[in-house]
Amino acid sequence: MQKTIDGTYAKAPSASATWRDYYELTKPKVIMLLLLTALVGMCLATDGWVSWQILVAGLGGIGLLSSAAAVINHVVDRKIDSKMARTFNRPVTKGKISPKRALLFALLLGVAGYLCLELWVNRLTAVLTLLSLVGYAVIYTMYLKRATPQNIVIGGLAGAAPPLLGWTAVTGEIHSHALLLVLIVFTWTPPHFWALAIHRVKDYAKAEIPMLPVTHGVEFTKTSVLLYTLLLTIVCLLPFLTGMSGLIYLVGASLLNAGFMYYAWKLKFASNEATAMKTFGFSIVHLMVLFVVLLVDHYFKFSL
Ligand code: HEM
Ligand SMILES: CC(C)=CCC/C(C)=C/CC/C(C)=C/COP(=O)(O)OP(=O)(O)O
Repeated sequence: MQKTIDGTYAKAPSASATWRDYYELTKPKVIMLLLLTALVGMCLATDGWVSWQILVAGLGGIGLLSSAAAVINHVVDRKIDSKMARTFNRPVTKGKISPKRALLFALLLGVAGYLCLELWVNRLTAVLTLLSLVGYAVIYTMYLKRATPQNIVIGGLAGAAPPLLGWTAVTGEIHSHALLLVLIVFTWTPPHFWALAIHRVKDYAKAEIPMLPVTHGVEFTKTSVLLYTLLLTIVCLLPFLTGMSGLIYLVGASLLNAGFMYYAWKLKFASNEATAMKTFGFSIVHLMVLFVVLLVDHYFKFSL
């Protein structure tokens, strides 16, 4: 890779796009985890089984609209992505897919997703999912990301919405237990992202994005990661304290939070080169396993 005079990475001769490039635009791994949280929202909304129609159309619609949001993010961010080593190789940034084609792709995904939810699920879920798309693709990406180091705290609400979207897909109503699941993902997002941002602080500074470690320094960000992880540990007790989840959840969540606190503590007080990325990696395992444990607890708590 070669750097150009304005600090961006040089474009390779633009090869033609493959389906893999379009797939990459949808941020598939992130969407998979989002869909897991939506699935858990669906399952916890009822004591019975979720109908196949709601499961398929609900997850399909939420997945398509989230993917559309991710594609728009690639188009809007193509200039800043070209300045960062982690992102310079993305299909729109590299010129493999033109912004126009990518936006058309996003439109197709978005319309298909909205119709899925509107026709086969319910209007509340369709509207809330569309609002989440606007929250991420417009409010976070176009405005907050460039405006304030609190960008990911506020913008995190869009990424935290899927458990609620799953819940409303099944019941057509907003329930306080669903909001509790949203609160968990919302509190998890800052330590998830800031751990990565600490590792990538130079990239973000070069791209002039006001992420917390750029504006307030790495030490302040490490303290923020530790405090948010502590807050997450407390928030994760709420499903048990409110009677939404049982002992399986309490034990699983406590172990996971002990692991996250270990990494956050190490990051603040005994970190080496690798600690920030290990903390980031653990955050993903933490959320994934936490939601699986919520599910296991839901189906087995009655037989205990
Ligand atoms: C505003 C909120 C969020 C921000 C700013 C954020 C930021 C990021 C960034 C910058 C990456 C690195 C991607 C890369 O390596 O190219 C990442 C990875 C990831 N994020 Fe987040 N994230 C947010 C919310 C979420 C949510 C809500 C979920 C799921 C529930 C999630 C799941 C993941 C996963 C699974 C990865 C790993 C992707 C991979 O390895 O390709 N993130 N996140
Ligand atoms: C409809 C709905 C639920 C929408 C939510 C969509 C969504 C994909 C949320 C995930 C958040 C995320 C990956 C943020 C990173 O963006 P970034 O631009 O900071 O990271 P990047 O530099 O890797 O692009």
